[in-house]
Parts: sequence; C-alpha cells; structure tokens
Amino acid sequence: MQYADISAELLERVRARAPLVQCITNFVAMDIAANLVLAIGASPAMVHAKEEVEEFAAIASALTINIGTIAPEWVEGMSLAASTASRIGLPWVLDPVACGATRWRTQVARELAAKRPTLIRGNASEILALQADRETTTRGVDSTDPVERAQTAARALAKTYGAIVAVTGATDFVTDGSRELGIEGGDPLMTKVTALGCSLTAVSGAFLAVGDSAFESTVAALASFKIAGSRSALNCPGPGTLRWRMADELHRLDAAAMRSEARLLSYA
Ligand SMILES: Nc1ncnc2c1ncn2[C@@H]1O[C@H](COP(=O)(O)OP(=O)(O)O)[C@@H](O)[C@H]1O
Ligand SMILES: Cc1ncsc1CCOP(=O)(O)O
Ligand SMILES: [Mg+2]
Repeated sequence: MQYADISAELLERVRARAPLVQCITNFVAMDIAANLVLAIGASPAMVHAKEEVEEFAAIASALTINIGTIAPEWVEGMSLAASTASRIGLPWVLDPVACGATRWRTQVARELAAKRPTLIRGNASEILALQADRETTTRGVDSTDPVERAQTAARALAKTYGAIVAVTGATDFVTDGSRELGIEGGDPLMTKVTALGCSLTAVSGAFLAVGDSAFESTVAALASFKIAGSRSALNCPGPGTLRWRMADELHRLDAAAMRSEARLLSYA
C-alpha cells in the first residue's frame, strides 16, 4: 500500500477509535493543541502534574511532551511521564521547543530524548541543536534554518535514540535513520500562527495511537497538517483566521482527501 492510502486508513482509525492523547504542553499551546486534537477526531487531556502523570499514562493511548514553557516542577512531571511511557510501551512524542536557546533547555531536551521517545518532532533549528552543539544557536521557538540543513542531524538522532525524527518547515522531512520521506504542502502563513507545531506534535500522538508503524503514523500526521494548512490558507485574510480554519479543515478532512491531496516525496 502507498503511504497516502495508509494515511487515509489511519485517519479513519483515529475517527473510529478517538484515542485518548495525554498532552504535556506549554501555556501558549494548551488551547489550540487540544482543539486540533479534537478536530482530527481524538480526545486530548492536558495532564502534567508529577502526582498523576504515571497513573494517567496507564489509561492513555499516547503521550506527547513539549518543553515550550518548562519550569523545574514541569520537568519532573515530564521525566516521570516519559519513563512510564517507555516502560509500559506507550507511544510518545518529544517536541524540543527552542532547544539550543539556553543550556538548561538543551540539557532537558537531551535528557528526555535519552528516555527513548517514539517520535521526535521539531523545526530545523531545534533538531540541529538537539543533535549537536552549534556556534550559532536557535533564537527561540521559530526556526532560523531550512529543513534541508537538518536532514543529516535528523538521521543521526534517529539512530542514536531509535526514534522516528520529523523536521517540519516548508517541506517536512521524516526519517527512521534509513527510510525517509518528504511531505509538501501547507503555506508560509502557518509560520505566523503560534503553537501550530506544538499542535502537530499533539496530533501526532493520535496517529501513533492507532498505527502499526510509527513511521507511517508520523507521515499521516504530517500530511494531515499539510493538507489542512493548504486548504486553510486559500483566500485567507491573515493568521487570525488561519488559526481557527485549521480546526475546521482538520475536522473536514476525510480519507478521500488524504488519498488525493497528500503530497509525498520519495527520496530513495
Ligand atoms: N514555509 C512553510 N510553508 C508551508 N508549511 C509550513 C511552512 N513552515 C511551517 N509549515 C508547516 O507548519 C506546521 C508547523 O511547523 P513548524 O512551523 O516547522 O513548527 P514549529 O511551530 O514548531 O516551528 C507544519 O505542518 C509545517 O509543515
Ligand atoms: C511562543 C512560545 N513560547 C514558548 S512556547 C511557545 C509556542 C511555540 O509554538 P510552536 O513551536 O508551535 O511555534
Ligand atoms: Mg515548535
């Protein structure tokens, strides 16, 4: 089966099963990420306290961890949740927001990556900084590098941590260290809406929950955002409208659109 067909089937599974996705995310992303997880057809729960993450992980179908607005107490919850997920075989995603901006943030991202996430999803600057220290570090949450520059780093991270690595941007790139694929689409206006990347991380949890292969689930999640982003940007007056159109378009997305509108690039 082609990846577009698999993506279509995975979307139908998300809709049929409405998997419970435990999201530990930042204050900026909480609202939109929860809404976009709902729009794709899954059930989000923003649960992060160290007192309950372990118990909650046991009932969740996937976990996503995003370090956007970390503080020490949050890191404790993230660390416990990540260890629990790896121990019980729950698929989980790491979003290393602004990795490279400060030493502490980079260290936290690397400690979480060492707990073996199923998927690491970030923009190019974050993936570069997670893989190796650089002279020019990322300025913050927005990427200052093109996706192509982070491909080698993504392959290396995939091998080091045994994870799928997705680098998002103008053309997304996904690798498991040997297989790789590009996903085209979306629109530059997406960079003017904060927390879309964080929301994609949360939505990836929904696809991981229902998939047989983490690589295939990642492709499906990335494709869903590219299609919804392209559709949302049509005659769009600006970022405010795009933000909520993303919810409408993810909700409207169906298997037929996944099959016909996913623009997948094979590099092999
Ligand atoms: N220049 C662009 N053109 C088209 N789509 C984009 C562009 N930049 C980002 N996207 C899309 O926006 C979404 C969020 O990705 P990105 O902006 O890389 O994440 P982050 O918000 O974490 O930096 C992804 O679906 C990505 O494909
Ligand atoms: C602005 C901001 N500051 C800390 S987290 C955050 C949101 C980042 O969202 P994204 O990584 O999806 O752009
Ligand atoms: Mg981000």
